[in-house]
Amino acid sequence: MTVYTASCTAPVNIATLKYWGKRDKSLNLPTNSSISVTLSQKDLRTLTTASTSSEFTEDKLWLNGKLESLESPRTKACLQDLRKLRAQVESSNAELPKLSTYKLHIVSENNFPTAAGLASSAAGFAALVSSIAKLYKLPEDMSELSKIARKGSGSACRSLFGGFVAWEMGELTNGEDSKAVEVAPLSHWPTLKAAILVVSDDKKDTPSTSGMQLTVGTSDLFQHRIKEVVPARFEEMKKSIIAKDFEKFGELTMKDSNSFHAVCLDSYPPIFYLNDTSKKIIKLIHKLNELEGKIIAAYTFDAGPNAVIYYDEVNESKVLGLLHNYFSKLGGWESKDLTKLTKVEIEGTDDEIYKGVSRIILTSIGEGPQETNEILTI
Ligand SMILES: Nc1ncnc2c1ncn2[C@@H]1O[C@H](COP(=O)(O)OP(=O)(O)OP(=O)(O)O)[C@@H](O)[C@H]1O
Ligand SMILES: C[C@@](O)(CCOP(=O)(O)OP(=O)(O)O)CC(=O)O
Repeated sequence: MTVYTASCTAPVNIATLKYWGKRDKSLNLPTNSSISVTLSQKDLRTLTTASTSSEFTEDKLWLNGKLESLESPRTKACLQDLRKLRAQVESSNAELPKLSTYKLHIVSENNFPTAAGLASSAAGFAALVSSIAKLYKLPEDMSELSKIARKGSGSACRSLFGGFVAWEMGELTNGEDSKAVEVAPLSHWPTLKAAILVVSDDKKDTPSTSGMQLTVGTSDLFQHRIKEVVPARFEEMKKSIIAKDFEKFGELTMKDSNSFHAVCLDSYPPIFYLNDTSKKIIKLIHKLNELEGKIIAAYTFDAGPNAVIYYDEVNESKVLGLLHNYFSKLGGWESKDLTKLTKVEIEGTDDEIYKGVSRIILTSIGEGPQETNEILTI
């Protein structure tokens, strides 16, 4: 039997201007535009192999070795759109095999915890769409493919690009203008780094989708956020990225994380994603910036207590010097030359803060999806 196969890896992205709120739940159309940084696939990535054959009898997905249901309307929507694009390619060349009519087998592995607020759905759907697009030999228009990934999970659309990415919310009801675009490639600011403090890798408390629906339906503050705060911040943040102005970029990033968690708290009943350890980390970063007299590190938190701290390589000795001082007992420091760090002490910090964190992932800005010869089999 002939089996056609393609594999791709895709990255995680962590928003610096948060997507929170949907105007259309089934198409994942957001109430505001957002911006993110794509992280390096050396540390966090999804690898997906897509295969198809006229003899496969069912669409199937194996995630981390386990057969998963493909019944979710989100995954179905992605497969349907990809098949439609393949059918267009086939209609212009009668010699091509009719892959659009065959069933698919998809095997995928995340090298980090699934559904723990580490954006597994983003890397997961970006890898699913990229690998099937390769298999189907679709035109490489990443913004076009981002609209398909968006239907899988909103934030996934941003994982189709490397570097700095914007998701333009769009206006149309069919979502055709709600897509990801590149703000700047990795090469524009390759010295941007990220330290992830994994506060918890449990499955999260309130899933993003239901959390968003609750916020949209009950928070008054949310209206102010989407009408006034985010539109202005979207333009300012893009400018700060183009100018490689870390101080501005960092300030906007921290403010937007706080604004997102504020609308969560303003939901009724309230949603709490930050825990005491998250709050201690927030204070630590503000105190570091105060000590330095300028912003050299910026925190951001998604729908969970894990902290992502962005900084520029020029300040690595101080930022990691601070983190190593308080979190040296955790795994994750192996890649760093510790003699290059400057010990930074913040008065009044709980010496046992490390007990609330399970590990640290030291990573950096990275590339978008990549085709690979690595093949996953079941
Ligand atoms: N490699 C993958 N391939 C296909 N689907 C995946 C993959 N990885 C994760 N998913 C889907 O994403 C779901 C997890 O998404 P969820 O939004 O709950 O968590 P998260 O992405 O880690 O958190 P967040 O997006 O809020 O940061 C999984 O249950 C699965 O359906
Ligand atoms: C807080 C966030 O991480 C929310 C991400 O939400 P998802 O993209 O996971 O939600 P769905 O569209 O329902 O799948 C902010 C962000 O990534 O912009």
